[in-house]
Amino acid sequence: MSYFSITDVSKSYDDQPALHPFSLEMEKGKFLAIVGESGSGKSTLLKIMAGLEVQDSGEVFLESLPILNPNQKIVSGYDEIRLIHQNFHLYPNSTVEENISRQLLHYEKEYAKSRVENLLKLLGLTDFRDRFPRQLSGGQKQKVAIGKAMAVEPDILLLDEPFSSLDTIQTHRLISELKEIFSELGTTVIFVTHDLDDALRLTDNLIILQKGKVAQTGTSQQLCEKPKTKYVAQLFSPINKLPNTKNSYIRPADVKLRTKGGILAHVTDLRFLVHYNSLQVKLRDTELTWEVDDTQRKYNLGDRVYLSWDEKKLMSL
Ligand SMILES: Nc1ncnc2c1ncn2[C@@H]1O[C@H](COP(=O)(O)OP(=O)(O)OP(=O)(O)O)[C@@H](O)[C@H]1O
Repeated sequence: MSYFSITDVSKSYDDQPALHPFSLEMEKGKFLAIVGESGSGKSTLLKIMAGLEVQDSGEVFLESLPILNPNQKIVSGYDEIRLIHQNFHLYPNSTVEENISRQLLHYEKEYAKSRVENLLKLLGLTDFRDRFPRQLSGGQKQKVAIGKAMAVEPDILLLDEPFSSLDTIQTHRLISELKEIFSELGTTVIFVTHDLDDALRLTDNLIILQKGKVAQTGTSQQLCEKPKTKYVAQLFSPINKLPNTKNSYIRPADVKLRTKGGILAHVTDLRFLVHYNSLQVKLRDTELTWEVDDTQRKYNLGDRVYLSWDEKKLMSL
């Protein structure tokens, strides 16, 4: 029996499917990221996993413990599986320390005290313990929300777009800190996000969800090199459609730029990026405009450029 198993779980709202039958088997201590655009069913899935939403079909088990939904259990939810939402849910009139310790009111006093101290230390919140949520930055609030959820030592932590209120630098820093903390505690983590880059900073174990269905499962390399749908391909980079084909595409980085030989195009736009110039090029005799990477920063606006590629790099989507 696997550690956390979800079998054929589905959900519709007003006859509109939000989640098609979804199954997952997960081992203890692993991290998984579920990536999908807005409305793809990510939050619905997490709520069902946590026993906070009534599914239409299917079941969830944490080892041999069936996760019952709110129709089957008087107090919904489980200490073993904690869900953290994008908007933190902190007690506004309680300090950082109180926000965490309120989760442990039914625990033995000495244990609760040491657990709170450990979490404050682990999350780097010791210096902020007496502050109220309004006196904290977005990243600090996020850490308090995580501290609250971790207080009861959950086996599984479900994170629903947890970094949506943070800027990119804060997000990257927090993800790397959390990764260490979760590994140290042996917590099993499922993280949902619309941002592939954030997902990849936490784990290489990915599920791509699209319109309530699994579009593809795999590692970053598998999904990038062999995407099954246009949506999956475009999570990694823009894609360019080949002229006179139905479904052949190439990535900007896989297009070779030459001064002769290949398809003729003209540079219509140029953006200076860290490692290369990103060019928009209009292909001659077609309506197609491609995005290509000029790694040598050789071409300027209006220049002629010839495009070629390795056939092995083409994607059929
Ligand atoms: N309580 C509800 N009643 C009716 N429809 C709902 C309800 N909750 C979600 N939906 C619908 O189900 C679909 C999936 O929503 P869900 O919130 O699971 O997606 P999501 O991927 O988490 O989106 P987001 O990233 O925007 O939070 C959407 O079309 C949404 O409008």
